[in-house]
Amino acid sequence: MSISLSNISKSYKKVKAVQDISFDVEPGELFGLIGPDGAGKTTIFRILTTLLIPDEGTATVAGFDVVEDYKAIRNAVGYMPGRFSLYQDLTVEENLTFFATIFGTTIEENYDLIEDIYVQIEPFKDRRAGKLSGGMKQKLALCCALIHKPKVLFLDEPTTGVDPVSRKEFWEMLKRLQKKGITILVSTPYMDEAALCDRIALIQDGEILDIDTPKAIVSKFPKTIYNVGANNMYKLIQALQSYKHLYSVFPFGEFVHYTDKRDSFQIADLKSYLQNKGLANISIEAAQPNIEDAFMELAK
Ligand SMILES: Nc1ncnc2c1ncn2[C@@H]1O[C@H](COP(=O)(O)OP(=O)(O)OP(=O)(O)O)[C@@H](O)[C@H]1O
Repeated sequence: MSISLSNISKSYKKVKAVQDISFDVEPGELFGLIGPDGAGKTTIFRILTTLLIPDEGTATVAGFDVVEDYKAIRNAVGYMPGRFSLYQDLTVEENLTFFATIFGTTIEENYDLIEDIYVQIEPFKDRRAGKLSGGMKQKLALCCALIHKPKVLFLDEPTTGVDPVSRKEFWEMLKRLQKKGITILVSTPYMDEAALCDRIALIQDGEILDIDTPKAIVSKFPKTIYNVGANNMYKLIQALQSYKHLYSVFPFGEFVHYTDKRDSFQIADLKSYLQNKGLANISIEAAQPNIEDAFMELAK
């Protein structure tokens, strides 16, 4: 296994940040940690990158124990923390040279690994990191995390606050790095990105809700989902919340996702109920569940 956690727990005084977590990541896998703010994702990254010592349990990365072999792990992994790790007053090139130097290597030695990414920021190599756009900072931070050719790459919310085009490009880069044999553990709050991972762990309040392929997680969703729309979103949600057959409702873009308690659900019944509540332009259609639906169901 490239990454293995066995019954890991960590508390900050009274806050149980991570509780009895176990999972394995296979060599070459792109594995996602999916969960809301405060779920414990950063704590897991910090334990695996040897910056925090767990209270209980054991973990290994690239075959090394996170406590006993911390020095070996630091050479074997790349870590892109959630908040940018760059030196804002150093230029693009200076940042990269700095990270290469502390790992005893040079930009030239491992250039093949970062080339695809670096060519996109090379025109700005004399610009200070603090003056780069969000997408460019993220590419530079990725180059810095890769410059010593790590076996395992840890990316904590790498696309938070990045525009949709750069997000898409970033995931294409991750897929290319994966093809080069690098194992990747990535966290994201974006459910569309979760679907791009080989497997994901859904995390809430420091506990794992489920671990599986995105497809399998979605296929376990127990209900039929309906996309419901109407002329007034706020009133629509209120009306659905007071419907006696409601199982779940939550906003989803311009619609709400609704599930019903009954097996014998009829669209026409719900439509007339909503009309009686004064709503108009009502649309109700069966829809495919997605990872967000699965998460909400498991988090109940
Ligand atoms: N240094 C700390 N001292 C006290 N509590 C902490 C500390 N770091 C994290 N926590 C708490 O531990 C819990 C897990 O935090 P963690 O940062 O691991 O979650 P996260 O999923 O990465 O969320 P975020 O995206 O907000 O960082 C939260 O309740 C958080 O408030």
